[in-house]
Amino acid sequence: MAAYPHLFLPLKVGSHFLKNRIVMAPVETGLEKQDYFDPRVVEFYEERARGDGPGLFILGNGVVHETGLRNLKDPVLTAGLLNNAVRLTSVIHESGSKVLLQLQHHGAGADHMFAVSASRFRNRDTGRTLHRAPGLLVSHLISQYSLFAYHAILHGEFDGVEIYGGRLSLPNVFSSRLFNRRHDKWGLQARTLFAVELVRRIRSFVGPAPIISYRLSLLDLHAGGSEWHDLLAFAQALHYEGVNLFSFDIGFTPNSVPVNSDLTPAGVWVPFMEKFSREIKVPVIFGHRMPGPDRLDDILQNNITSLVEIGRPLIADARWVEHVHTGKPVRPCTLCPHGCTRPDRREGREMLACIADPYVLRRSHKHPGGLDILVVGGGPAGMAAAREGALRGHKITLVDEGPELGGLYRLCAKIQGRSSIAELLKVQERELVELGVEIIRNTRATAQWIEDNYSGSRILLATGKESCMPDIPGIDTPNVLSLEDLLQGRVPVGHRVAVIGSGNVAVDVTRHLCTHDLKAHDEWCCAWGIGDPAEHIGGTLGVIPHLNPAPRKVYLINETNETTEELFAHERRLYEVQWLRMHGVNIFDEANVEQIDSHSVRVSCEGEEGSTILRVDHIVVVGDREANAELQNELTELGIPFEAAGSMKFKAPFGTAGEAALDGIYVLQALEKRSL
Ligand SMILES: Cc1cc2nc3c(=O)[nH]c(=O)nc-3n(C[C@H](O)[C@H](O)[C@H](O)COP(=O)(O)O)c2cc1C
Ligand code: SF4
Repeated sequence: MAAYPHLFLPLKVGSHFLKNRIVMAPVETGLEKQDYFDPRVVEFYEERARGDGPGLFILGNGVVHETGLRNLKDPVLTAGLLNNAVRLTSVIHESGSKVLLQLQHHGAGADHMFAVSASRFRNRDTGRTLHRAPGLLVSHLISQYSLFAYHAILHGEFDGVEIYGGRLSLPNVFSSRLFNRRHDKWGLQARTLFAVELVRRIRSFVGPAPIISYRLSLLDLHAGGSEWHDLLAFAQALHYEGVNLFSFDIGFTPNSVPVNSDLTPAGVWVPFMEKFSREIKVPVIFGHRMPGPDRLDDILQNNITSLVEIGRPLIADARWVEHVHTGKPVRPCTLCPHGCTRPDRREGREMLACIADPYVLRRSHKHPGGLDILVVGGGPAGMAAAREGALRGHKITLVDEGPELGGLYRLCAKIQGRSSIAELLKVQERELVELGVEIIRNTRATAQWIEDNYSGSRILLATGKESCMPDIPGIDTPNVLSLEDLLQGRVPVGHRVAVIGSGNVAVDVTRHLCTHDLKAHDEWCCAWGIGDPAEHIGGTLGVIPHLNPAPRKVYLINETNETTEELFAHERRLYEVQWLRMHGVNIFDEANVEQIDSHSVRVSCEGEEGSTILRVDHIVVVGDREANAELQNELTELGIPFEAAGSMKFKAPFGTAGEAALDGIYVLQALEKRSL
């Protein structure tokens, strides 16, 4: 019997047959800014659609009006733009899949001077005060939605549209009692009128056949958010007006609860969604941090949902559906906080980039190949350069001093919640072998070794960075550990630990040191104050009951002049800091470490008198790193030309693995050009 039979059953939605139960979630690529249907976007979807692809695609972020742009540099849909959509919709249709265009108005999430909301209010995340949308504009916006739905279906050949109604979007704020304080017809007496009218108008424009999906805010995750009965009545009204598919978003803002992060157990939202689908007899799409294919198949078999939506896993592995269907290993998404979900890239300033597939959206140009290239260092940059070189037909040798590839990135797999990194490296290493890359392990390349064995080869160095200790009195004390010491488990770490460092890596390490099993669903929901799905759906935040104590007492000493909260507010990952506090971590911000002794650290903080002595068993320093430049210097001395790639070139102590990998690819291409 085929693997996962329920995932691959067809389904009828409205008048359309979907070939399987898998939906590719809307993911804006960042290229929309230049051309919504850029050839690279077409290629991105073609790669995912061909053969065994998802039965349904939803294309993200089709903004219907200037007031609804997230920022003013992004494009607004136009009729002309939608005529060009046929390039994209036809490649999806050729593979037998269907495609919807998501119609968006970012509403109170928009960050520019023309942004509007249901009522005037200040968005604390963006600091922006939103104008109240005048009645005439509200009617105009409804016309714009309907017009673009019509164009998308008639000229762009989409099979339907999805109205985005999540996370502070205009339909979301209009339907919310927190944000809609209007006294006109769109106001308090009929908060849902905006969305209902929108659906009614679109259905009347496009006729009965196309799919109209509505992305509901299932849980607002905010005190005063929609209650369960509000949501049901709203969904029923939308269905009555012509919605024939529902999908979900969760939370007003990504700041307070880790909706999709690795802190969120896979499948945690399913019980909330199940409660919804038991009441509403319309096909529903469940997404967000979904579990693996085994559980997905069970969820479908038990009629908990009609369709499952996959986002990041389909970015990480374009052939995710085929690999699941044929039982081949999937290239996993590692849920990295610094990849595709980075706020700067989500705001359209950068193209989609992914550590699992660093070259996503940047497809290789054809190249005759033929070079002999030695890549030194098997971290993300070296592996990506080797893969790219082999794909372009070069003979690649990759040498690494360790028994396994991955460098510091492999060590990160030991951090709580990051174990999928090891899985990813395994898949990537197998890909290198399949591409014919010769891998030499346990060999520290010296300039002499290179001259003796690879004198005719082009050399690409990706030797990364290593820890270096800051200049603090007592730093030589034996109980001071580097990141490598900690993650390689060189020393059993005691019960009281101070972490010196700031930013993501320091927070990750701190979290790792107070690892706590958050897998149990109830405990998780309780921890974040979300409430019991059986009771109600509107969550109340801020009530955070005491959790089991963390296995050790951890102090985080942040030596920068920004507080940890400020650093993470920019990242929109305040929940990470909240998580640390929930686990009893004491954070010292704007701190200065004055002295380290064998069992204590003396810390003083900006603006505070005196210093604090922390009794600790170990001190972990994650602050400074410097390029591993020994080989670089030797090669320079011998006059052997080379190109350096990856984190060894980065100014910041830590780059992201994705940035390093991308740099590896760019340097490989530069080296190739110079060799022509
Ligand atoms: C790069 C990126 C872009 C996204 N763009 C959109 C979008 O335009 N519209 C939308 O409704 N959701 C968007 N999302 C959210 C996804 O549709 C999906 O809900 C989320 O990634 C969680 O699903 P996953 O755990 O399967 O990735 C985006 C997510 C990512 C990672
Ligand atoms: S960038 Fe990271 S989170 Fe995004 S798809 Fe790739 S591996 Fe997953």
